[in-house]
Amino acid sequence: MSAVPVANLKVCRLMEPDFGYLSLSSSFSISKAVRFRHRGCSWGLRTNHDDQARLLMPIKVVEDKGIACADDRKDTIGSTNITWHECPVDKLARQELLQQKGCVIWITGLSGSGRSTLACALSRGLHSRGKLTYILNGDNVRHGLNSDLSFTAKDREENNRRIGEMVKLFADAGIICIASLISPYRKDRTTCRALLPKGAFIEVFMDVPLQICEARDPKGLYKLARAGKIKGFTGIDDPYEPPLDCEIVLQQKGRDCSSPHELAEKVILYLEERGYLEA
Ligand SMILES: Nc1ncnc2c1ncn2[C@@H]1O[C@H](COP(=O)(O)OS(=O)(=O)O)[C@@H](OP(=O)(O)O)[C@H]1O
Ligand SMILES: Nc1ncnc2c1ncn2[C@@H]1O[C@H](COP(=O)(O)OP(=O)(O)O)[C@@H](O)[C@H]1O
Repeated sequence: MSAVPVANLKVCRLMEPDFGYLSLSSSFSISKAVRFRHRGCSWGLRTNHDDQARLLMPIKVVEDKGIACADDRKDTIGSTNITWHECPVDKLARQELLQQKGCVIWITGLSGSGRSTLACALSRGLHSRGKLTYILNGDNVRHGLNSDLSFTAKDREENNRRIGEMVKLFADAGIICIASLISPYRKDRTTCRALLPKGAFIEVFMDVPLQICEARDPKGLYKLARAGKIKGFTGIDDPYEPPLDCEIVLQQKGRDCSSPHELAEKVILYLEERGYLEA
């Protein structure tokens, strides 16, 4: 049985929380597909988390003979004949140098829920403990790399995907990367989570009611959205899907309104308890 060369395959990552499956010509052996590696990742049937067999990574492999494949840029790997390069100075070496473990703190929540403020307080708190952090703020990244993206569901997905790839690199660098973006769709957050090693994606939900966010309205965007001057504003006429099972929930309801410093300390305690603040 002859195997199809990797260069002749298209690999698509499916967005549905579906079981992975392979669509191959009859001459292709599945064992070859499961061993297939690309860009340092195993592509093929594998578990979503390294040591858990509960969910198969949603993937599809098809022979590249014009067979229909998800047609937009996010799903298709365009590069072929490329090789992944390793370096002996690896993640462990970098973590040893920094005396911390690379990870991602992914802060999700409505506009005005305090994501950016928390990100900043966290960065300050960790910095003062000698820990290296870097903030990726959705608003900021949209000024540069993601300036071509709008706020349609598809563009938000692409915005999240690109930031997911970036945080993965930062975590691999050994940095505690703080991502602060609305990231309104569960499936997009799940996709980013799947890029990181188990435990290294720490989802923090800013559980703040819309009324509080709207009353804060520091940029006047809710007012514009209510007036119909911004269309598709999250929480007004666009959806926000709260996490169902995230690592940390920070509630600000009624009297339960902690300061940004107090909220940041909760997250830092979480990192401390799980060994992220040591190599
Ligand atoms: N339609 C619409 N909906 C939501 N937000 C909007 C919109 N238009 C502009 N903005 C501004 O964009 C900031 C959110 O960008 P994100 O990259 O975090 O959003 S997303 O994750 O792609 O949904 C958001 O920043 P924050 O207010 O800090 O949340 C807004 O300033
Ligand atoms: N823990 C908090 N308690 C009270 N006000 C807060 C808190 N965190 C943030 N704020 C205020 O809420 C507003 C929105 O915060 P911001 O961090 O810009 O939200 P987001 O990044 O989610 O849009 C700001 O005016 C900020 O000062």
